[in-house]
Amino acid sequence: MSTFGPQIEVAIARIRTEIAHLHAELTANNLVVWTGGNVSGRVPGADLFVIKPSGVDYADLAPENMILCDLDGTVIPETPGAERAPSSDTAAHAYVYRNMPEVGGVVHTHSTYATAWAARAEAIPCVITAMADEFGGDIPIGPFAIIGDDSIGRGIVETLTGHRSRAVLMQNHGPFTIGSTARDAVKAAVMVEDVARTVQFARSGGALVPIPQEAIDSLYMRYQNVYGQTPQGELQK
Ligand SMILES: O=C(CO)[C@@H](O)[C@H](O)COP(=O)(O)O
Repeated sequence: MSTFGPQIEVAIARIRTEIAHLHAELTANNLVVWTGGNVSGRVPGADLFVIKPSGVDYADLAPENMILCDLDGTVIPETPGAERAPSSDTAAHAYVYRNMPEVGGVVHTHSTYATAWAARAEAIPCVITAMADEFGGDIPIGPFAIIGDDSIGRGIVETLTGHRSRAVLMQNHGPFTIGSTARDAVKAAVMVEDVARTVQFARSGGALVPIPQEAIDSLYMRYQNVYGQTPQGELQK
């Protein structure tokens, strides 16, 4: 049994519980079918993250079968869950954690509307205030990338570095979201599907009306700094 010292072991246990429970948000919000999609979370204070096992039913996900990995995406042997293969997107998540130190959580789904925009390789234009609030502008398209190595991770990092959006629509694949925590990344996954659906619906009824850049900037700053109870959302760089 691996040991990282008492403080890190406590952090690992907390992230295992958080990541197992956050997967329930993907099903509750209808963002995934069957075993598709995944959530991961960085372990604070260590070069480690926790991710789900590949192809396991959501109902069976539990803290003890979440998988602990280093930032190269290698499973830490002799830890709970290590006997199973980790998510097929582990290398992608690992690449994001290595290259975006401000990121504490990564989420991937094939949610219907966001994936439909990805299938058209079309960025979602910022035409509703909820998008300006949450994403600070358009939601960009990332490159087509093969599943299984770090190609997807490279596409996510290239697209989102220096971008306000915490969501990228990987071409022909679907949304990947990042956050300061795993919960924050799950929130972005819920929000990207919501705005993808609304903007799709709006366009079916007529021409979309863009929001002026000055108004987008103002909405984003208000939501990120004033909305709610504490500052939230924007990644601290
Ligand atoms: O996008 C893909 C494969 O197309 C994967 O992300 C699956 O949606 C979930 O795979 P596991 O996390 O269960 O390996």
